[in-house]
Amino acid sequence: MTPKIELRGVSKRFGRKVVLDKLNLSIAPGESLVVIGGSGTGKSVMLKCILGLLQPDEGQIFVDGEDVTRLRGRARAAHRARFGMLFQGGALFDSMPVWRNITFALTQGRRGNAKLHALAVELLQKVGLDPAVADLRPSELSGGMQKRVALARAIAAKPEIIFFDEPTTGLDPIRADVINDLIVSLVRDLGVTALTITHDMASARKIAHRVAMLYNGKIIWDGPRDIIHSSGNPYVDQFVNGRAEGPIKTGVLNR
Ligand SMILES: Nc1ncnc2c1ncn2[C@@H]1O[C@H](COP(=O)(O)OP(=O)(O)OP(=O)(O)O)[C@@H](O)[C@H]1O
Repeated sequence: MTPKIELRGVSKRFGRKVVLDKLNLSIAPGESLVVIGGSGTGKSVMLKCILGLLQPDEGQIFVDGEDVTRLRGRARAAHRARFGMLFQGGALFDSMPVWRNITFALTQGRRGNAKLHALAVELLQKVGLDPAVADLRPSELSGGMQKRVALARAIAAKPEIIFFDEPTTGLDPIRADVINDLIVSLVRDLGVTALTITHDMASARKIAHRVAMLYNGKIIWDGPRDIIHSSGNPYVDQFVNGRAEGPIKTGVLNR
């Protein structure tokens, strides 16, 4: 089967710092992959390379078998439109109400404001927020609520692939689980392919089919989520159990 997303030998440096080092990764259609790894190991850089926001120095990236590594202009815009993104921090516009933030990318269509407002309310309910939130400004919301609004925006255009960059960070455990359930249902019911970066192992266990660990610019282990706690890999073991002692040194984490 052609992978939905495939990275072959992708490298990315900033100055002399090698962030991704001939990285290989493949995600099947309809699969939910969680990528784990220490802070600063290049997880966000990897997402940005797939989206075409950063250009790899070496290697190739394929989506549905098509080489998307060096797209330009309209082809690149069309490529990006296939992805929904939930970035860390949310990046909502405070100059507009929540409903407009959620439907911002859809406003090129011919739908009127009433329809867009109704769609925003429906999406807010999916992410566990009250319809009244639609008419507030992002600055009037808590950090966790802002995150859920950003998630509603990420799914508004019904993308085939969604990237979640730390979707549960900053949420209490119950609200985090609302987001976990939503990711599970996007994958199971809508056939979305999901790539999630998280440090939240409870979330990884719930949402992932497969977990991959990024370390020193490479995927050093990947396997089904059920064996993450018995991987036999000392790096994975240290990470998932949150131990200070082990082969991963803090200096390396922050390289
Ligand atoms: N545009 C850039 N210019 C220079 N260096 C960058 C740039 N983007 C990322 N980096 C560096 O690349 C490394 C990896 O960053 P990245 O944001 O991908 O880490 P991460 O694994 O997502 O970390 P975290 O878990 O803390 O979010 C970091 O050392 C960062 O400083």
